[in-house]
Amino acid sequence: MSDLIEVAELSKTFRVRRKGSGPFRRVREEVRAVDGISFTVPHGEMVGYIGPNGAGKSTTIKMLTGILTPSGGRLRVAGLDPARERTRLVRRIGVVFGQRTTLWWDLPLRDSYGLVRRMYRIPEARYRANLERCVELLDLDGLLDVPVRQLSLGQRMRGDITAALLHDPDVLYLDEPTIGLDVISKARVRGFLRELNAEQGTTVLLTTHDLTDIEQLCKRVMVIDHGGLMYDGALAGLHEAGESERTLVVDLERELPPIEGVHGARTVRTEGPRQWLAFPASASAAPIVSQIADAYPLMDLSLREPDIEDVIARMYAGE
Ligand SMILES: Nc1ncnc2c1ncn2[C@@H]1O[C@H](COP(=O)(O)OP(=O)(O)OP(=O)(O)O)[C@@H](O)[C@H]1O
Repeated sequence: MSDLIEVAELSKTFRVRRKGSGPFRRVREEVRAVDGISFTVPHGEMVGYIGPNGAGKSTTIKMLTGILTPSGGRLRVAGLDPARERTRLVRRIGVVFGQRTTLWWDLPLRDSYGLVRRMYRIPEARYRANLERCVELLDLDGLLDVPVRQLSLGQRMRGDITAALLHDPDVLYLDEPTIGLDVISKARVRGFLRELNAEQGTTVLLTTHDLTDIEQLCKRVMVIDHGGLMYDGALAGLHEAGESERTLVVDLERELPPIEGVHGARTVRTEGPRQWLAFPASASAAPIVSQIADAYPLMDLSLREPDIEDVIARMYAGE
């Protein structure tokens, strides 16, 4: 079976007019929002799509959903050309935007879902089964008769996710699905997505600034910046790409000057008898520990693994 999403040399250029100085007060400029990216996503994969603000994430998603027409390259979702075959495509995809709702503000959830059912012509039995499953797993019981505007952000988000899934899409695009949610709501949404993917095989493309979403949901991550793909691979491999570091936290018997002369590590912080030594994530901690133990009065130690946020910051800094 071919891949569900196929993207080759995809680009999108916006022509914008900006205020200039001098005699030509308005200058025309081209913004290459997406600049020749290629990737494929097989059926059933959960992929994180991350990058800093303005990197080109939303523009990519808009092209994948057929809202924007690409300036160049090739694009297929479920074998369809999104911009040309948008009406057929909407039956195959679900979209959730964390920042705005696709539900009707003044209607109770139940009525919104009824409208979705009619719009997509979802057979009654399938609609009921899907709604029941979402209500149970997303804990929406008791909320179906509440108007959307009265729901909390977390409840509304769960309501939006349900609306996007009633027609059994092959692929779900999630744009910041946990933004602004409290810890419990985040955990519930993540748990639900994991289950959806495992049980229904729904392919998920997830855009987020919350890297815990990625860590908990996606084995594969794509990093975009300035319209180009900087990284596409296993989450674990990001650490190497960002040359990440582990940190050894060392408690000495007493306060001492920064530890020196340890081969392969450097002291990055001291606070009383506690010192922090950084070393490459690919290296073993054992020789570093034994060097310190030989030369210093060691009381205790612990090891901190690199933080993915750190890793990505390093990738951006290293451009
Ligand atoms: N309709 C538009 N007209 C002109 N420029 C645009 C338009 N949409 C996006 N851009 C520009 O294209 C670039 C990529 O924007 P995009 O919204 O895809 O980034 P993003 O990665 O989604 O950012 P964020 O995380 O802030 O949502 C930015 O420089 C943005 O200003």
